[in-house]
Amino acid sequence: MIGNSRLHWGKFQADTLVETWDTQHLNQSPLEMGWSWLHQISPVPLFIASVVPEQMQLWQNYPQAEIITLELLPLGGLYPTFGIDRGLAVLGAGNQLGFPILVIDAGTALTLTGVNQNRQLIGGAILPGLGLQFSSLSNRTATLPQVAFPESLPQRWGVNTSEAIASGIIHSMIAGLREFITAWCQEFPHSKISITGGDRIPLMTYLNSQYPKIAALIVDTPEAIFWGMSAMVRDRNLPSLNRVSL
Ligand SMILES: Nc1ncnc2c1ncn2[C@@H]1O[C@H](COP(=O)(O)OP(=O)(O)OP(=O)(O)O)[C@@H](O)[C@H]1O
Ligand SMILES: CC(C)(CO)[C@@H](O)C(=O)NCCC(=O)O
Ligand SMILES: [K+]
Repeated sequence: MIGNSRLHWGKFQADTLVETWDTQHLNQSPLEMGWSWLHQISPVPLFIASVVPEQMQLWQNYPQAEIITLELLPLGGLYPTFGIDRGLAVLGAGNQLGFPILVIDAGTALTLTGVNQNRQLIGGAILPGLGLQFSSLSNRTATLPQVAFPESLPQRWGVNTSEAIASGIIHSMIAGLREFITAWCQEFPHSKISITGGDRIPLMTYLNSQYPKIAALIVDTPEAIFWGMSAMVRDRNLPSLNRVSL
């Protein structure tokens, strides 16, 4: 999975996900980097989904790379610019936990994505992720410093700049999530809710402290996107999968 901050890898043996890891974005194509050995030694199928077109371009000539596109997802009601990472995560988490489902992806951008029992997209929301909120404040103001994520929920009323920044971002983030989750549960009372993405652990720590009942509804699904890939690959008709062509 090519995300906005980095690449997320999953290794499958048959249908089983055996290992996951993350690497930086590439600045050359894998062939230029001498990665043809990877294919020669082990010509395993490589499935790629991307929300970063330039990064996808680099894989254009990689043998056996197959692109996962929106049309291949067994979900209804998707709009043309819908993010493939959101689709895979909601498919994977739904397959594992059941539909309806609401997925929170705490990545560079934080997304909420809700799908009903008929696997139709109800809709969602996109906002700057935790890391991006912190970095944009420090990058776009003269004096605000870069603040690291606090280990525990910051006090609401900060008494220095770092505390005030952490409070503002984190308390409004979790209050907002609570609102979205509550609204979703009113419409889909028996829905599963899951969380994935690089910032899910600090986010769950904060939610647990402030809103334990809400936090208790949320299942940790760090591998949701890979479950989605495997569900899609398992169900796919081979000929319908697009070979890489950009
Ligand atoms: N080693 C790491 N490198 C980069 N980000 C990390 C790392 N560990 C945790 N993170 C956190 O992960 C967040 C990014 O999440 P993730 O990696 O899921 O995003 P992404 O690559 O943009 O994926 P997506 O585009 O699918 O959201 C950052 O805000 C950062 O705080
Ligand atoms: C929102 C992100 C950046 C989250 O990774 C990605 O899913 C994306 O680029 N989506 C396209 C816009 C949309 O999903 O409506
Ligand atoms: K973008």
